[in-house]
Amino acid sequence: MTTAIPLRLLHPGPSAPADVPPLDRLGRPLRDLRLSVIETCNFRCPYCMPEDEYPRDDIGDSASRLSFDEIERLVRAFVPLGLRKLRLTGGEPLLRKRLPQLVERLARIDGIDDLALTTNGSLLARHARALRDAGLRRLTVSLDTLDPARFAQLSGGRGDIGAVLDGIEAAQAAGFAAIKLNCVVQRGVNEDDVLPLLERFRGSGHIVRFIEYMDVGTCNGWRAERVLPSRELHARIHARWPLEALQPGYRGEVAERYRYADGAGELGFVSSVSAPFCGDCHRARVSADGKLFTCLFAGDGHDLRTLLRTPAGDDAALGERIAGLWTQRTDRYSEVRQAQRDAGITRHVEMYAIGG
Ligand SMILES: Nc1nc2c(ncn2[C@@H]2O[C@H](COP(=O)(O)OP(=O)(O)OP(=O)(O)O)[C@@H](O)[C@H]2O)c(=O)[nH]1
Ligand SMILES: C[S@@+](CC[C@H](N)C(=O)[O-])C[C@H]1O[C@@H](n2cnc3c(N)ncnc32)[C@H](O)[C@@H]1O
Ligand code: SF4
Ligand code: SF4
Repeated sequence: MTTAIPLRLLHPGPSAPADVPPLDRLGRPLRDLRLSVIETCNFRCPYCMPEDEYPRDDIGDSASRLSFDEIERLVRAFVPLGLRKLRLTGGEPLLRKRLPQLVERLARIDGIDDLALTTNGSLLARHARALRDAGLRRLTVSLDTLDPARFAQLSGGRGDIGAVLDGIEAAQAAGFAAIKLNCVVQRGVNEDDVLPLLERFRGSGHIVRFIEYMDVGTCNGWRAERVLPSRELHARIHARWPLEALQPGYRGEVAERYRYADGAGELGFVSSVSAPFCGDCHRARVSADGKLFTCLFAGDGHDLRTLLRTPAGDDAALGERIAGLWTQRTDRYSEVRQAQRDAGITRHVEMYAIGG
């Protein structure tokens, strides 16, 4: 275990001592890294990677991806900067070959208190045990509906709900508890899947979370009318099963937590459109090809791979580069969404490239 990170009110600036974790320009520390291990996916969810934009399967280039050595080195360089929480994502992370070997290496890194993975669940039945044995402790599975036809539609004609449910069961059997089940809700698309999803998982110990549909990337055809605000969804659920608010598990938690008043467990809402949480955003993202993104809606990433592949590039230089980029960070897209859209600023990294 590591000691707590000193929280400072002002960002340290370029002359700050190297052992003080950096704060960005809005005073936010770097606590959480979402690392994409692969940019390809076996689904084509219309809100992320629409089939008509990505009809081919071979969009990836494995030579451009960071190797396991490079990923481990990168994560180790983040730890002295304050990183405590690491989430592996994609594309679909379970498409990355030998992923359990990477998990094993990352799980050993001193300072990482929380190692999690987000998956579409389609390949989970095959990999859950090996991931668990490798040291993965937390799992999030994306699940937008239980209806087979709608599931097929929402995965771009590629997914099978049965495989995902089998994956969740296999994960549970392998020892994963309190699996998070993330559902992106779109008005007029899957809003009537919300109650059946809750019905199915109430009392299971797993935690269903409803995510507001976001204008990520450049090609999902986002429309504000499709967003179903969490407060409206909360009211619908509360009318069926009364809910009680829970305290956040930690500062800057993405989801607002609730429990069923009847004791059937927990659920959550991620209200990134109707109630942005940029003020406490401690999240950095790295794409599979080693670019650092300081926001889910950033237009450009910052290359770290060159440094990782330059023989002279040492770990101190890597840490300095990341710290330098973090101290310049001013991102708060969700708080300024409308102004940005009105100004025609719509160039955002694609969600499948940095994983949510
Ligand atoms: N706008 C915005 N949305 C985010 C951000 N982080 C997560 N989300 C959205 O919230 C969803 C759920 O995020 P998760 O990665 O499951 O959340 P988490 O806080 O890491 O999960 P736990 O640690 O398990 O609570 C993502 O798929 C995104 O859609 C963020 O920094 N900004
Ligand atoms: C990009 S995926 C990557 C990991 C994996 N392929 C999966 O689907 O779980 C991570 C998360 O982003 C969410 N996501 C993708 N597009 C989104 C959007 N437009 N709005 C909100 N969440 C979105 C997905 O539902 C998923 O839970
Ligand atoms: S990366 Fe995840 S959300 Fe995006 S298309 Fe693939 S499964 Fe769907
Ligand atoms: S919009 Fe950007 S700054 Fe705001 S919470 Fe999301 S990732 Fe963080």
